[in-house]
Amino acid sequence: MEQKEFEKVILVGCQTVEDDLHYEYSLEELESLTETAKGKVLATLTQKRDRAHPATYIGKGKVEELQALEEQLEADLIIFNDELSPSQVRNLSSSISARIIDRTQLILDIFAQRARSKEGKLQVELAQLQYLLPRLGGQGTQLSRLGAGIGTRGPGETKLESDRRHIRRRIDDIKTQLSVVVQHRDRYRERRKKNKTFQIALVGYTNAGKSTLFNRLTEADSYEENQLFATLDPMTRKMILPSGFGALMTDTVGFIQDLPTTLIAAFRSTLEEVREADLLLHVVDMSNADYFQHEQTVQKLLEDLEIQQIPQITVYNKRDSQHPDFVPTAKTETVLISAFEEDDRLKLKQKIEQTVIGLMEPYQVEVPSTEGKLLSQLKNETILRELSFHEEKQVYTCKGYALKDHQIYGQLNRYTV
Ligand SMILES: Nc1nc2c(ncn2[C@@H]2O[C@H](COP(=O)(O)OP(=O)(O)OP(=O)(O)O)[C@@H](O)[C@H]2O)c(=O)[nH]1
Ligand SMILES: [Mg+2]
Repeated sequence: MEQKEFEKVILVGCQTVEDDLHYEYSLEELESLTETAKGKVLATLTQKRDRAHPATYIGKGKVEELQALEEQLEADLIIFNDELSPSQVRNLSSSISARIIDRTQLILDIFAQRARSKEGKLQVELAQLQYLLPRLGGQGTQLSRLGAGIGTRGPGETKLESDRRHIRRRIDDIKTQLSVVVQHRDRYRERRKKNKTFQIALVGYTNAGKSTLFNRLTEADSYEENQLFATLDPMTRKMILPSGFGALMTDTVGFIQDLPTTLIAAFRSTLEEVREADLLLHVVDMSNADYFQHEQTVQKLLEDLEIQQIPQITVYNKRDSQHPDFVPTAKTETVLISAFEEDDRLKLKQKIEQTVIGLMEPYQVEVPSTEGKLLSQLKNETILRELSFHEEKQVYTCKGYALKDHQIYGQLNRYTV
């Protein structure tokens, strides 16, 4: 394994909300994010204020405390729990010598490390450039307000202007490339829609166990790790239900609270795939103390994406280490499992099958034994419940359920009894 130095980090938070618990969880999450980015948290500095200090985020006294702590711990990096304005970064930099980044930059950094598809990579770069543009040279806001007036001109500024032009060009370039990638994907999606394969999407908060389930349900090898945002690009594989019915399952990027706005825009299209799903499996980590908030965050995002009308099963995962305060509250169909347990995965598949049947029409047909292809299609493309052979008539009597808008449903008409 590659040797990687851990950066020494101090976290800084400003509690502006009354809700202590929510604040505490957001700091815990910042710590997990930091670890995911290979940082080691040495200390956390926090301050209660009505609102963040406009010039330095935390008050003057706290900045001094941070300075002392930085020296004492020899920190490499200070990570702030909220997005900092360009001027806050500038002011803080004058008294702090360690590098300063905010929550947004941290998330962008993790996304940059993890994006694998061409589209994912382009989207992350776009988000990074959009974040960077107003912060270039540390005085972006001032410059854009004043224009290139007296006192702002000089060799440095010229360089800055050309950097800006360069970044804007790159942004346009990425947008063009993205539109091509999206067209490709749309065409692929159209094709898949024509084939009318039943589609199931795994959605949920980051680290809920989506990829673990995806791997174990589809026997594929998606990237599964105890790190946040292990998956950034949707992956799709075939899954077989107990009856033999084949569906496509898609693994998606994890959701998170307070996702930076630049990233929401960028990753919306990654979740476009989810729109096409016939069924959503919402995976919730029931071992996490903040599971309820996570569940709400995901529901909210599903609403934003206007896909909350798609049938849903809430899959409470990590039953093996369930949190003592956990109570299932989802209004959808619910199942409690551990992704590691084979019996539980079977229970989940049965639940999925039940739900799929609920979306189907029952059928009863008599198929001549010569129709081998149709018979195997019935097994894979419908949910076949009963199959019996008649010696005299040389037909199979088949009972089951089929999706009305699937091709196979039309083919059954000829044999209906
Ligand atoms: N104890 C326990 N851990 C689990 C279970 N399922 C998954 N995990 C662990 O949870 C961690 C996260 O799993 P992933 O499958 O990567 O989670 P994810 O939802 O895909 O995360 P992102 O891709 O970041 O959104 C891994 O360390 C898994 O081994 C479970 O049933 N029980
Ligand atoms: Mg994943």
